[in-house]
Amino acid sequence: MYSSDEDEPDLDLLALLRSHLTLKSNKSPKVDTRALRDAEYIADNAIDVALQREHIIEAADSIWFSMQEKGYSTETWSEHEIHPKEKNEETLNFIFTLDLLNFSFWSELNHEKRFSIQYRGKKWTGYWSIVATLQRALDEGIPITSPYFWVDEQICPDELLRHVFRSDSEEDIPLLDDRIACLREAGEVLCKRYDGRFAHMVTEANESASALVMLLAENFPCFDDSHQWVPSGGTARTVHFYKRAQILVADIWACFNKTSYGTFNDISTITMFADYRVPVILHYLSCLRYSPPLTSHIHNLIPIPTGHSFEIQIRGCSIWCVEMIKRTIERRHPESRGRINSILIDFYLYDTAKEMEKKAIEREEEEKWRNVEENIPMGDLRRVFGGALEVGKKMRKGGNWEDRDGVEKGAMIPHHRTRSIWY
Ligand SMILES: Nc1nc2c(c(CN[C@H]3C=C[C@H](O)[C@@H]3O)cn2[C@@H]2O[C@H](COP(=O)(O)O)[C@@H](O)[C@H]2O)c(=O)[nH]1
Repeated sequence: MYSSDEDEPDLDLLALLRSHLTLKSNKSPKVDTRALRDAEYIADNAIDVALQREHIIEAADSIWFSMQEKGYSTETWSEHEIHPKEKNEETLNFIFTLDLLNFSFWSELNHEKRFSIQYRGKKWTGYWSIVATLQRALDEGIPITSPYFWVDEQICPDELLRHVFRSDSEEDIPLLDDRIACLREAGEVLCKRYDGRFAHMVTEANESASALVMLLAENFPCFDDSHQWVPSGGTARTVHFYKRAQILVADIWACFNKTSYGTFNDISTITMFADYRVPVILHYLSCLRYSPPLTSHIHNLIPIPTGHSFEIQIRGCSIWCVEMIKRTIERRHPESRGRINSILIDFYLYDTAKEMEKKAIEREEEEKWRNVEENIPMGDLRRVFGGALEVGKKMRKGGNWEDRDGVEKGAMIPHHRTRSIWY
C-alpha cells in the first residue's frame, strides 16, 4: 500500500483496492439452493445406489465428444418440433405452465394405449404430450397459460380443464386432479403477489438462477420438492431436489438462449433434474449401480412410494453423478470450461434417451422397451455413447454388481415407478 517513499501511501493502489472491496461488498449474497450439497450427502451415505468412477470417466468423454459432434447447445431447445419458437413474455408463461405440469407421464400400458395426444399429425407421449396439450389448447383459443384464467372457476371450471387435457388414446393423463390443483395454486400466488405475471418473479430474481429456484420453492408449495431422508444408521435430514423449479429455470435459459428472461449469472449452480428417465441412462452407462434389493424391486416393477429411501437415493445419486460427469469433462477437456454444465448434460441425456426410445418403437420393439427397456439396438447406443458402452459391456461380462443385478448384456433396467407431482 506504500510506494517507494515509505511515508507516502500509493493513492492509485489504495483507490484500486477500495473499489475492489466496495464492489465485492455490494454484490448481492449468493443464494444456495442446497440441492448439490444434499446430493453429495446422499451419495456419501447411500447403501442402495453407488457411483462408479471409472465409468463416469468413460461416459464423460463420450458425452462431451458426442455433444460436440452434434453441435448440442442451448439452441437445441427451440429446435424441438413443438417447443415454442417465439421469444416473448407469452413464451415465458408457456414455459412456466409447462413446468408446473411437467411430472409423472409414465404408464403401465403400451405405446398404443397409454395417454397420448394427436397434434400436428403426430402422436405425442410422455413429456411431449404436455407440450402438445398446451399447444393444442392455445390453438383452440383457450388461454391455458394465463394465471388469471386458472383462478377463475367461472370461465375455467374443472370441466374445461378436463377438456384441455383430453386424451386421444385409451388412458387419461395421470394425476389430472393434481395437475388442476397445481394450476389453481400457482394462479392464486401469481395473481396475489405478482400481478398475475410470472415475469415479475423472474425480474425479482435479478438474473440469479438459484434465487429464482428459491423464489419458486418458497412461493409455491407445489415447487417445493424437499423430502426427509434417514440414511442407514443416521439421523433424519431434509434434502432438496427442486426438479421442476430447476428445469423451469433451465428451460427459460435455453429457450431464450441466455438472453432476455434467460440471462442468469449463476446458471452453473443448477443441478441435473432428478426424474425417472435420466437415471435409467446413467445406470445403463454403469455410472450408477444399484444394490440387489433395489434392482429386484425395480425389475419387478414394484411401485416405490414417494419419499421412500430407494427413491431418495436414486434421485440424489443421479444429481451427484451428473455433477461428477461435468467436473470430469471440465478436467479432461479444458476447452469445455464455461461451455458445459449439468443442464446441458442432462438435456443431452434426456434427448438421447428419447431418441433411443423412438427408434425402439419404430422397430416395433416397444413392448420390450416398456417392460424392461431391454434390447435397444446396440448400434444406436454405440453411436451415441461410444466408449462408455464398451466399458459397460465388459462390466456386464466381468461379473460384479451388474451380475448381481441380473441385468443381461445390452439390457436396460426399467425406470423406477414412483407416482408424484415432483417429477
Ligand atoms: N432430467 C430430465 N427430465 C426431463 C426432461 C424433460 C424434457 N425436457 C426437454 C427440454 C429440453 C430438453 O432438451 C428436453 O427436450 C422431461 N423430463 C422428465 O422426464 C419424465 C418424462 O419422461 P418421458 O415419459 O420419457 O417423456 C418426466 O419426469 C419429465 O418431467 C429433461 O430434459 N431432463
